[in-house]
Amino acid sequence: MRLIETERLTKVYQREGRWFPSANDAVPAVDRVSLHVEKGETLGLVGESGSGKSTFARLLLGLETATEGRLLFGGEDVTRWGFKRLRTIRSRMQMVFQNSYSSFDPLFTVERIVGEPLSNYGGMAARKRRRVILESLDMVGLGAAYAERYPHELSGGQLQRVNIARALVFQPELLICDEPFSSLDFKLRRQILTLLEELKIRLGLSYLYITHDLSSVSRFCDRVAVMYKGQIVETLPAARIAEEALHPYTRALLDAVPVQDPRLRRSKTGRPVGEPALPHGESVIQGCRFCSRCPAAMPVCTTVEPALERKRPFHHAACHLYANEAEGKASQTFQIVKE
Ligand SMILES: Nc1ncnc2c1ncn2[C@@H]1O[C@H](COP(=O)(O)OP(=O)(O)OP(=O)(O)O)[C@@H](O)[C@H]1O
Repeated sequence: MRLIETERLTKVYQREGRWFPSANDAVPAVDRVSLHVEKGETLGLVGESGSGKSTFARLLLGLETATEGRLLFGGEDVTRWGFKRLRTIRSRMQMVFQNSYSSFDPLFTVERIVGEPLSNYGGMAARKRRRVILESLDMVGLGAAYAERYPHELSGGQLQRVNIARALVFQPELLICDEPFSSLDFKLRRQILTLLEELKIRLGLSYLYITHDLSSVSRFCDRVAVMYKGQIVETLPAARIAEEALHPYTRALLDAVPVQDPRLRRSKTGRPVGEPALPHGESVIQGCRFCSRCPAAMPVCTTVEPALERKRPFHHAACHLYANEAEGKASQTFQIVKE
């Protein structure tokens, strides 16, 4: 069952500060994205900074209004719901924020921080509220003693547990985790990942896990969607990303992963992310958005935008290199890239 689904969801921002805005001032932060999260699934959303991941998350939470497209929650179209009505579903999906330190008021106790979403919604008796807060803290491995503490008395890992407890007070179905480990070291990342895995089983949660960190994706996610310049360029089972990723952008992201995780061997695109492939790094206004950086770009890539198409079972990619892949006929360029 699909918990949440988007159909060609689009968010266009207008660049500010121009006297005479032109079409070039429109920034399509999220561009015709069709994605879904199944109940009980962990979907990883990866891409470089600025690719549109956080904007997509804000659209799901109703914190941004879509320019075009549809958003469905539990099969119901909620795209044009007003603020008040959206509150009813917002409690069913919660966000775990990027940076623990900056997202807490240093003058608030842990109890107040965790209970803040309940205060915003109101209507819960003080005794019940305290019970819910203590239960949430218990679920993330923090005992009642932590309720009276202040953020500066907690370690980075404990702060991130508080962050997760705060997201759990409404017993959500979907947790959107936006770079939940960016401020943590390797050991703490593993601990928090393990906690999220346990909570998923215990509470039947689904996750949208947003990250730059591809090494955690294959371990934690069921499926991964790769985003580039507002568009989804590839989706595939997360466990197979290192071996089976087709899109040159995904391969370039894999190239950039530190090799401490042996499952993520380096691919052979031979070109680091960010290095333009075409002579002057000119940007492409039509065709494939990755074309100017792609080591395997073909003439067609500069003129025709590739559609996100099924290439293998449970594997979709938006790339002309694999135009024949679905029929089992690998193109010539495909063979070159795979050598
Ligand atoms: N409020 C806004 N007004 C104008 N442009 C915006 C706004 N928010 C985001 N953008 C632009 O939209 C694009 C996508 O930004 P977004 O923050 O969603 O990317 P991201 O992939 O989440 O990046 P990061 O990983 O660094 O958080 C960027 O070009 C950004 O500058």
